[in-house]
Amino acid sequence: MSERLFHVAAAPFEAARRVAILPEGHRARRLHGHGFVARVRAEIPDGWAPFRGGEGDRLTQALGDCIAELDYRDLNEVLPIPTDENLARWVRQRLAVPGLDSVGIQSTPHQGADLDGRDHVHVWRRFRFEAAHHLPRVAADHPCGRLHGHGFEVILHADQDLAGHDMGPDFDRLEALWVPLHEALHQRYLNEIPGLENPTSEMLARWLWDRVRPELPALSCVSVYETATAGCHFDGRHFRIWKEQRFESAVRRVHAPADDPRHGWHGHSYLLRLHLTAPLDEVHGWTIDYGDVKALFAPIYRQLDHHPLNDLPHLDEAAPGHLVSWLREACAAALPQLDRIDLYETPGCGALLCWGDLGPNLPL
Ligand SMILES: Nc1nc2c(c(=O)[nH]1)N=C([C@H](O)[C@H](O)COP(=O)(O)OP(=O)(O)OP(=O)(O)O)CN2
Repeated sequence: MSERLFHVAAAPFEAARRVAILPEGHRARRLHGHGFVARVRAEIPDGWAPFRGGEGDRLTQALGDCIAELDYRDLNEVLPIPTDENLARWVRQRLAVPGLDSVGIQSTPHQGADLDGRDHVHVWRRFRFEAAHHLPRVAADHPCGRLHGHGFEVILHADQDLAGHDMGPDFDRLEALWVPLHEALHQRYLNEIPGLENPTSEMLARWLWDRVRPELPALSCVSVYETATAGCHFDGRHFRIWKEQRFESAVRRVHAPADDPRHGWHGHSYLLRLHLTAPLDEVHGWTIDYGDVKALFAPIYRQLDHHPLNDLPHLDEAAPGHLVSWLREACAAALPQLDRIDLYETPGCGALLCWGDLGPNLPL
């Protein structure tokens, strides 16, 4: 599959709204407020940014300028039916960015909608449960073989062609489908639940898919966060895991004008998310052990963390769009299943390199 490089940006805004098209008695028909986040993904052509390596900064600036009109506003004064989908349309129509791929609105940390250029919406909602488990098929010295527990998070993703409608799959429908699943999983010992005798993230994602999909044909993916840094997507056919790492590094934009502070050394707390697609290992009930991903990535991590990134070998510009390509190359031998890399310099702002299925985004 061919490689695609996206720049991504996010910008928060605080606003109030009423959503009058919801059924009589729905709480969101009343005036209420949210801390929204708008986020965009674009394939930026060469030459759009004022200098090489400035693509992400220019995208972030353009998004911030666009949503400034929504900040501290009554959204119904701006558009009559301010659903997340219509807000995404509003941003999309006004954002003068070439190569725009998707525009999303996250109305709370737990729900949002991403819209592509063909009026196709991807709606997601995140849930949480607390449970214990152990993995009975791992090696005797593996920590996950011991009884332990997690605050698991689950995202249900649903897709729909909007065809001009104000709303896609209803968040309330996702919530209603979650209620019995929460009841089955919350404060339980997962290994005792039929079908979850080997409760890896992969098995859990598939178990959830098998229960939700018959009730919701629009379901496109189930994501399970086993820890804050690792999880698994299942779309009915393929498993894809992710593992996150954070590193603290210095950087300079060597192509920025000499009087621009970004030309000199500055720094970020980076978030890196590695996505790997692999067939299920039927013995372990997982694809690749998250711990193995971390261990195999460790020699590369050591070159990044607490270092100046511009000093990495064969890297003349250390902006996210360049670093993701460097990372692909650096990981190729150790992690051949890797097919997407997300790299954020600041929350929601960075670059994404993908050479497999794009798959769903994760919330900020
Ligand atoms: N592909 C899978 N790999 C692993 C699973 C799994 O379900 N699927 N499960 C585990 C363990 O249950 C473990 O609790 C979680 O793994 P890990 O990310 O390694 O946890 P850490 O606490 O070590 O995370 P760090 O943030 O890296 O410290 C293992 N693998």
